[in-house]
Amino acid sequence: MRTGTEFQCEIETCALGGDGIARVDGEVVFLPGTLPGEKLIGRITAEKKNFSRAEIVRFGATSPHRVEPGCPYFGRCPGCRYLHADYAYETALKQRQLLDHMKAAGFECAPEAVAEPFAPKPELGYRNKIVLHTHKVKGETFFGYVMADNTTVTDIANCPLANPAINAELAGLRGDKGFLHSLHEGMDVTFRHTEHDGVKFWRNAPAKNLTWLREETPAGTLSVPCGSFFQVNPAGGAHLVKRFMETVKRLEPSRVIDLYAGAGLFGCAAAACGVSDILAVESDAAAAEAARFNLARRTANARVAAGDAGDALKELGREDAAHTLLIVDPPRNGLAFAAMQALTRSTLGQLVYVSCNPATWTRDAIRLGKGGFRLRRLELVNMFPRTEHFELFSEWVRD
Ligand SMILES: C[S@@+](CC[C@H](N)C(=O)[O-])C[C@H]1O[C@@H](n2cnc3c(N)ncnc32)[C@H](O)[C@@H]1O
Repeated sequence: MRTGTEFQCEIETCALGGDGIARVDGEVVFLPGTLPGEKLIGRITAEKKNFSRAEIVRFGATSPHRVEPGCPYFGRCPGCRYLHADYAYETALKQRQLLDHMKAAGFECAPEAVAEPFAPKPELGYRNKIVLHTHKVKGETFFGYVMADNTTVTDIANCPLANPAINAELAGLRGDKGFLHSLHEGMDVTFRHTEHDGVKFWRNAPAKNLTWLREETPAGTLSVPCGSFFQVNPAGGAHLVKRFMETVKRLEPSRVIDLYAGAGLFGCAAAACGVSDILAVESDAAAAEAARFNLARRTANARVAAGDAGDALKELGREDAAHTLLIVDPPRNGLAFAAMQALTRSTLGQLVYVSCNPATWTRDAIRLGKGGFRLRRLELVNMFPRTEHFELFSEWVRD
């Protein structure tokens, strides 16, 4: 269909990413801001080879799950994709997307392996970290998020996802002439919040003398460098830790290997369950140093390698396999091919794979299946409510 064409449709489903999908004269059309079952008039905004994009002209019938977005930036800001749906429905949509994606990719597992999704609360005000960007246009300073057009920076007075203490700090800074004057073109300002430390913020990179933050977790208090990774949703992160502790208690491993360890969150969870022999591998030197500190306070038998998780996997000898539980929590690109090869060639038989990307997780799941691993349990954790993203906690065994 040509750009500008108006059409009538009913939304069939909601794709990964949050756009509604309709079929018009056999053609797939993506409509942001719509929900399954909604009837509407749309207008084509972009034509692609196999699909089109469209915008809403007007609704005929709306979903009973539709709610007021409650944010003036919704639709323009790429962060939130589900502020127009109730939270329980958003979580159910994400579970459907996951299962559809697994099926389309050809990954099969026993239906009883798929658990009910977990929706941490609160669904707003949960983010302990936000990054705002500075853009100067004709002497005017814009300080906020980069919008969906990837060009405009819109002033953000209040982000509904951010911890309220971050929003309060931001409101104060907006009235501070000295702070506003210090913002240069292209400058990023990061805000982080912990219950222990309150709000800290820094321009571009954290200052070297900024002390480690203290994060409260079900595995106890952890020290985390300001610039290093930590779970952004405390309730969601706590759920992952509790799940991992349950797994450790059930399997009773004598050794836990925590790859992509950050500041040692899962290694510390294993230590809290009584495991003393722990190896953690992390490529960010500052996070690895914190993991060393956090683990040393819990067990005398922990080793932390500041390096590549794939290299660590290659070094695992056969003697490491028995009674060892491996946990991997890679970034969005999932396990590197070499790391996956080393894992499937190893004799390791117990694996927890935590992922923030269903696409790379599914790709890796297929490879794990070919390598003799069976999915024992898969749980979607709606770690990033109102956005397109979610987390997966999966447990694997070799029979
Ligand atoms: C999703 S985070 C998980 C961190 C930790 N498990 C947690 O929950 O706090 C992924 C971590 O992997 C680290 N990382 C990225 N690539 C890596 C690699 N090739 N080898 C080891 N660590 C890596 C990142 O620095 C980051 O700390």
